[in-house]
Amino acid sequence: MTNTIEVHNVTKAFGETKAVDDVSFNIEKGKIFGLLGPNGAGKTTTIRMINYIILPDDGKVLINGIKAGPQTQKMIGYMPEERGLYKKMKVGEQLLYLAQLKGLSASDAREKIRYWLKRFNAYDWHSKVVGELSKGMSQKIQFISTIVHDPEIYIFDEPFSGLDPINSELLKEIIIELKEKGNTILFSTHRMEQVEQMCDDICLFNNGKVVLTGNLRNIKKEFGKNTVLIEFQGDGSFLDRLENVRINNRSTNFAEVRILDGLNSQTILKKAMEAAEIHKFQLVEPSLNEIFISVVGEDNIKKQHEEELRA
Ligand SMILES: Nc1ncnc2c1ncn2[C@@H]1O[C@H](COP(=O)(O)OP(=O)(O)OP(=O)(O)O)[C@@H](O)[C@H]1O
Repeated sequence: MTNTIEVHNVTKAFGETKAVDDVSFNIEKGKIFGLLGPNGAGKTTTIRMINYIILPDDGKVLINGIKAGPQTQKMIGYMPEERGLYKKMKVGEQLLYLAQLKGLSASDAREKIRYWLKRFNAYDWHSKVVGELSKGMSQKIQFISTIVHDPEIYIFDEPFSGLDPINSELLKEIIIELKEKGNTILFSTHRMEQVEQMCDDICLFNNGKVVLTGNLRNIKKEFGKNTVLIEFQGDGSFLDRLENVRINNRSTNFAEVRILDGLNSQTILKKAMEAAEIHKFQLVEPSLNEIFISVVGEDNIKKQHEEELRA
């Protein structure tokens, strides 16, 4: 297996804040890799180090085996979290300018820009001034400017933020197409459903550290079938009386119930049947959302406990 990106024991502090603390993970060639974690967990700082925007205090980043530097920047199409388009320029002019900066000839650039603007249903915006675009519209233009030169590695920091469901779907489709062409993709997000649908591998950050990393399917398997999906009609108050569970995604006639220590799913079924008409009762692997909440939650409890012991 070839690794396109390798992050080895990377650490970065800003004053007293250890933004990234001894982080290591590998991204295999041709995979979609999701970087997850709560706000302030260290995702953007890590992405910036991979892109050689900031340097690690310790550790190293390798891109195709080469230490991150000006040379590796050229291999990567990078969409930063802070979007940076020139507000006064027209969309077409701007894309042409950025594509040429990345080494495309004017005619290649024009052809690719035309293709991508059409793909994003944005062809009409060619002569619009960037400053007049909505947030989602400029997000699409920024995305085009990131991918227009066909790099082999793509890094998108929060690519779905600000996009409506239709455009999110379109972006998802395009990212999957980039992977199918053999490219490697890293993106950060808070949107668990996107990760579940797209990623081969993930890395979950919390407090600057990696708390979970690996193949998404394997991670879910390891967590086991410990979650019950219940669809019911009638009185849902039986859910409040269940012990040793955590209830996620509860609504009038649906609940996702995570079984904690010792409880048997049959006990839940019995209590549910006594109270309501059951339309569906299914034991499943936990959703990524559930994994996120439990791993981050437990890690934070552990950290709090360690801090209390130190105090
Ligand atoms: N330039 C900086 N100067 C000082 N502190 C910084 C700087 N950049 C990041 N930090 C701090 O480092 C920590 C990690 O921030 P980072 O932006 O990497 O998190 P994140 O996981 O990307 O968060 P979010 O999901 O909110 O984008 C935070 O505590 C943040 O305040």
